[in-house]
Amino acid sequence: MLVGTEVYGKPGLLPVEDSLDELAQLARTAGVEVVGRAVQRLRRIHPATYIGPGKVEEIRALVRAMNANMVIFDDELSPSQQRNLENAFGDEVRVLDRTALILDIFAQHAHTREGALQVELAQYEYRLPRLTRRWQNLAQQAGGSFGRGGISGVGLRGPGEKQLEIDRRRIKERIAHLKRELEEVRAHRQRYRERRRRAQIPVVALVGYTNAGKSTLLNAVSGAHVLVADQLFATLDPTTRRVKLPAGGIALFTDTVGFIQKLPHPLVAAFRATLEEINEADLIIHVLDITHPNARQQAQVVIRTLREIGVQDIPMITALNKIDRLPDPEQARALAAEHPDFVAISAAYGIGLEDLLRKVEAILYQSLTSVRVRLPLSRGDLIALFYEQGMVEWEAHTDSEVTLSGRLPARLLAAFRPYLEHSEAERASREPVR
Ligand SMILES: Nc1nc2c(ncn2[C@@H]2O[C@H](COP(=O)(O)OP(=O)(O)OP(=O)(O)O)[C@@H](O)[C@H]2O)c(=O)[nH]1
Ligand SMILES: [Mg+2]
Repeated sequence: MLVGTEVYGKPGLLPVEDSLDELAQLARTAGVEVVGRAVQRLRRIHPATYIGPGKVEEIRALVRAMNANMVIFDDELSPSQQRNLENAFGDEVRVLDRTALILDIFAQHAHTREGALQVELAQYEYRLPRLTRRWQNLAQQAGGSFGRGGISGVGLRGPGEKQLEIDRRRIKERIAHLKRELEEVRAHRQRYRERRRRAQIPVVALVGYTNAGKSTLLNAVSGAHVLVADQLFATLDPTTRRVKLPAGGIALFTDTVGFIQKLPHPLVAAFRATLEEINEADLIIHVLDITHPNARQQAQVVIRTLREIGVQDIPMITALNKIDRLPDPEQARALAAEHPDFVAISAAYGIGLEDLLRKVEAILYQSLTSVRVRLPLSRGDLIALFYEQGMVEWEAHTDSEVTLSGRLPARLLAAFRPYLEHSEAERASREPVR
């Protein structure tokens, strides 16, 4: 049973019905069968139960009638709202929100150690304030997926207050432990990235709304075999593949976790490190499902999320995907022609990919970006590189460092990024050399 709301005067990004469609798709991905939905248009949010008391009654009746054992809210519920609603709906009914649902999907789809650690951390942080006597013991909770298990009828009375305290303490310990482990994993990955940066192969990040076709595109251009599925958040762990560009250049393409509207905060926090890697890309390909009825809003969410994780001054190409589905593909081509950074493609049918890769190559290899970097003298390698492959327009020395101002090919940007003078970061002006 799904519940969506709309507060008068405060419209969400999507109409409530469209947001519920998305929630239904999330539920399906998590393995939950949706038997009904309810919508309430509210003048204000009720502090105790989020929705109004009349609606609580109505949903309680519906849940009974349809024999549902779960009510999923599209909006984030506070721990006490969740508790009050569970009390109102009765013992056999679990109340969840969008956040819990996405957390569950993430838990099912995380395969790398870092991914799994990040999800577990987010899950515990979400649960800590929500521990109540109704909730089962930790072992059962840690199993995560309600999609598979569901609640059991016995033992619902659960542990007493004392047990609750023990559980809380254990969760806190576990959270501290997970944070330490994550730091280790990240330090390791950081070293790996350093190596990659020294190899000077440019990095292209595929970003976009979940289900836009990022993994399909990665597979199409690299021959990789990343899981493609008509599911939300099929990909959680970043995959990187080497791609040959038409004129002989190479680039590393990285597939990343998709974005979604109302992305739960604990998840943004947990995945911040992964997301922030987008910052180190030399180029971003924004994959957009141009056939989705909410394509415009989805693009907005992506742009906004990129801004939130601090992405700026990275060149971006927008790939209008799935044009094979349009009744008139010319429509997409016309749209793409309007803007130099748009390309119309079909990742699934290999349409427009050559065009896309040519654009990628042009930006990475044939255009220069204005930068100003402060390099310690110990980085003689980078100083030499700037002189050899870039154009130095201005320089200044001190005893310990050199400041260089000039233009660099985009594929070298990542190597210099740690030394960029951000305060003066000139807007990435991409002028062709030839
Ligand atoms: N018709 C059509 N379907 C496509 C195209 N590209 C991707 N799809 C389908 O769209 C769905 C999602 O594709 P994915 O590549 O898994 O999307 P994603 O962006 O990686 O999604 P997440 O990893 O879940 O965020 C799959 O069912 C694909 O088969 C396309 O060009 N045309
Ligand atoms: Mg994917």
